[in-house]
Amino acid sequence: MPLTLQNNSLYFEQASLDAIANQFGTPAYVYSRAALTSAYQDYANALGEWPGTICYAVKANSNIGVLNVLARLGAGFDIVSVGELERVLRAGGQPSKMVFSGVGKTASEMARALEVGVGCFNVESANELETLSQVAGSQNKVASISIRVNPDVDAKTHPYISTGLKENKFGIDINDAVAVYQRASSLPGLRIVGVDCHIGSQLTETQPFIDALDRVLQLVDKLADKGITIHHLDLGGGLGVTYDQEVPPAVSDYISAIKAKLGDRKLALMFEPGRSIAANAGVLLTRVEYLKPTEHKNFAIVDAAMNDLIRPALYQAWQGIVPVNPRDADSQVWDIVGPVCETGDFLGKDRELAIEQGDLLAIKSSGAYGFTMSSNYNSRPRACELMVDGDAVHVIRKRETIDDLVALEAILPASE
Ligand SMILES: Cc1ncc(COP(=O)(O)O)c(C=O)c1O
Ligand SMILES: N[C@@H](CCCC[NH3+])C(=O)O
Repeated sequence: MPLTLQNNSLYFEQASLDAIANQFGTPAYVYSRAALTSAYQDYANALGEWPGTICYAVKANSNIGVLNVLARLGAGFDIVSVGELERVLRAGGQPSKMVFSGVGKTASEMARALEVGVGCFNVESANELETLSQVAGSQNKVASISIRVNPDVDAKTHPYISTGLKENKFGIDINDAVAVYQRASSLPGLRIVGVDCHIGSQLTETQPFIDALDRVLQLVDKLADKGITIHHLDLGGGLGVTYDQEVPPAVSDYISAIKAKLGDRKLALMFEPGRSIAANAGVLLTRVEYLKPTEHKNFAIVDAAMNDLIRPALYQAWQGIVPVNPRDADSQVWDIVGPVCETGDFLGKDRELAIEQGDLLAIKSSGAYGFTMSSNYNSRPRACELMVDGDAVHVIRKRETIDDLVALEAILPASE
């Protein structure tokens, strides 16, 4: 059955989710090519003729099937490790459209990125600058760089996913940035091309982005006074999605506000959206294993757990949970919990649902920071990942087996 997009949230046709669960088992991540495409196109259309690149943040969902869909649309990619770099290459992404972010790039990661021709390094410390210069020198290459500045702006989001405050580890204090740029311009093997700034994730207001941009533009002017020319601004990712009642700005409004602020300045624009492209393009399908009503609480124990989707446990994040085949019966309040041996193993609390043992549930908005943050905790094999493309369903990652779980491990030889 085809998929439909409604109100910025993805609703899979119930019949198709039912069939998918029966065919492929649960837990299963199910993504929609149509939804990914539409979310990416929102950005590409909003950027329009303005020079720049939409660099999808690979960390949100790094499945190479997902990356390939975006690469075919012309996306660039924001990577934070050589693992992400290799995934993008295998998915057919262009190295020149990659930006390499992250506070801890190793020399060998830099070397590989230079070897393949990554478009820009977003440098996050003065130390890193020196290492990059040495690595580039040793390869007779020139690394294009932006300095990631920390503008000390409150993104008004969860403290664990706020990155643009002084107390966060990310970027270089914007007040120190001129000196670091001057150092960069004196080092061999580096070419200054941009300024980078990413203030946090799941932002639901435009103003913090604009406040950060204000500070970045002041920096661009100060750099111009010192003879340092900036060609592009990388404004990071961070635009939020609707999980519950939040109403984040539309992509087109957000980008229009940025263009308006830039006015006549001839600066190319890069964006690094992750969540706003992938989150609402996916659901996590899970089946109710057992119902355990108690005097204090009703627990619905499902076959997905915090190892599959850690956002509720880690950030107290709320994601919609809906029955795939709604029942015409009285609802009760349930905590939806997994089989993992942790009290924090919950996917949703206090959800009013009419459910029975064996029912199929869909956890909405799971396309971003779902599978990528999953683990094998409690020796649970990871879920499969499926992509719906029109009427077809493709397995884009097989369900792990117990053999996969133990494949990398070894026991000691017998000692005499
Ligand atoms: C440097 C950088 N760029 C892009 C992103 C993607 O953010 P989001 O998924 O909120 O768009 C992140 C994550 O917060 C990030 O740290
Ligand atoms: N993992 C976070 C977002 C972190 C963004 C990465 N800097 C989440 O699920 O909301």
